[in-house]
Amino acid sequence: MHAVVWSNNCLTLLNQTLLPAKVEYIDCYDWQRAAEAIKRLEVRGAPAIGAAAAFALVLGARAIAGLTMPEFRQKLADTAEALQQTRPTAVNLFWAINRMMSVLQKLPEQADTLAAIAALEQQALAIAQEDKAVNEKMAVHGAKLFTSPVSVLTHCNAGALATVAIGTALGVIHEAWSQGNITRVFADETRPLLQGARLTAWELMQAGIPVTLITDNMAGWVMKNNMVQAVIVGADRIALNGDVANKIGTYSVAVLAKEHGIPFYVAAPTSTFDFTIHSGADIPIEERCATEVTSLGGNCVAPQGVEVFNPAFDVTPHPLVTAIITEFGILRAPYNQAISQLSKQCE
Ligand SMILES: CSC[C@H]1O[C@H](OP(=O)(O)O)[C@H](O)[C@@H]1O
Repeated sequence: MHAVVWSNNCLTLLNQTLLPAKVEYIDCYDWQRAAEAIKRLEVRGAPAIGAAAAFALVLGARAIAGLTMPEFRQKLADTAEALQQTRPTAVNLFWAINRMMSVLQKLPEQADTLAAIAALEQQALAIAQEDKAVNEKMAVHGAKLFTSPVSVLTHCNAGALATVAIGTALGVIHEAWSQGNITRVFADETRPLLQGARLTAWELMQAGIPVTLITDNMAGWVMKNNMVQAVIVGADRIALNGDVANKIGTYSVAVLAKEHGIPFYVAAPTSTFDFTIHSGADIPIEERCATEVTSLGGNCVAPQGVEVFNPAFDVTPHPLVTAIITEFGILRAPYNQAISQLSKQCE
């Protein structure tokens, strides 16, 4: 089961809005359909939407092969801009698009559109392949944090459905479970879109990893009763000081973990770090439509016309973050220094 697949010039996306009831795929033959899928969270998760946007640009490039190179460059820049408007918080989207567009700058002067399309496709495939390798490295590094059998809590979905391969936080869980050091996962349902209930619980059951589903407001009581000994989550954007943007509700979990003396781990590849912003105050927080809160499975759960605040993410201040797991290893405070060093490793 893969969230994002490129084959025969078609971007195939597992439609995550239908899970777990239905396993259906969307075949995208143009960039516009891929953009819609990102907006609708048919494909979601920071690394997954980065990869999807990269292949969407390949689709866009293939559609304009007949233009002159100057027209091709301009039209593709317009497509890149449109893709950047789909979702504002996960920096992987922008990282992937920028990496794709940098291909055009490196083309030889005499390159034609066919050469450009081939180079773009290679770059998108490289982004996807690297995410697979990065997931595996993070899993190995992260598992070292678990040296005896524990239960962990996770929030939202940072698994195979959020990436190109095994996941970030769930990749670490898979590895630590295989070593006998994570014995159960408590998955927050993660209102309003229930990525935890619909996706994480589904992924872990598919993998045979014991999972207990809880509502978000149970996390504190689960910690109070020592039912979990650690928290591990993914991320959508990490600032230079270590502030972490992730699914709404993550901040609350981090505060609860601090209160209960439980380590709060974040698993994120370097493509989720924004080396251009100093703190979480600079991270744009996506706000989504009211119906995501006022309805559940198509049923109205709030009075018609009620005012709604629906931020899709929040920011966990770095003092609440015990460690950040990357493909280069484990980062610990002081994060400014650790992340500055990380940025050098990425160069
Ligand atoms: C491995 S990144 C997963 C990250 O993305 C999710 O957000 P969304 O489902 O809205 O794309 C959530 O914040 C996860 O932690």
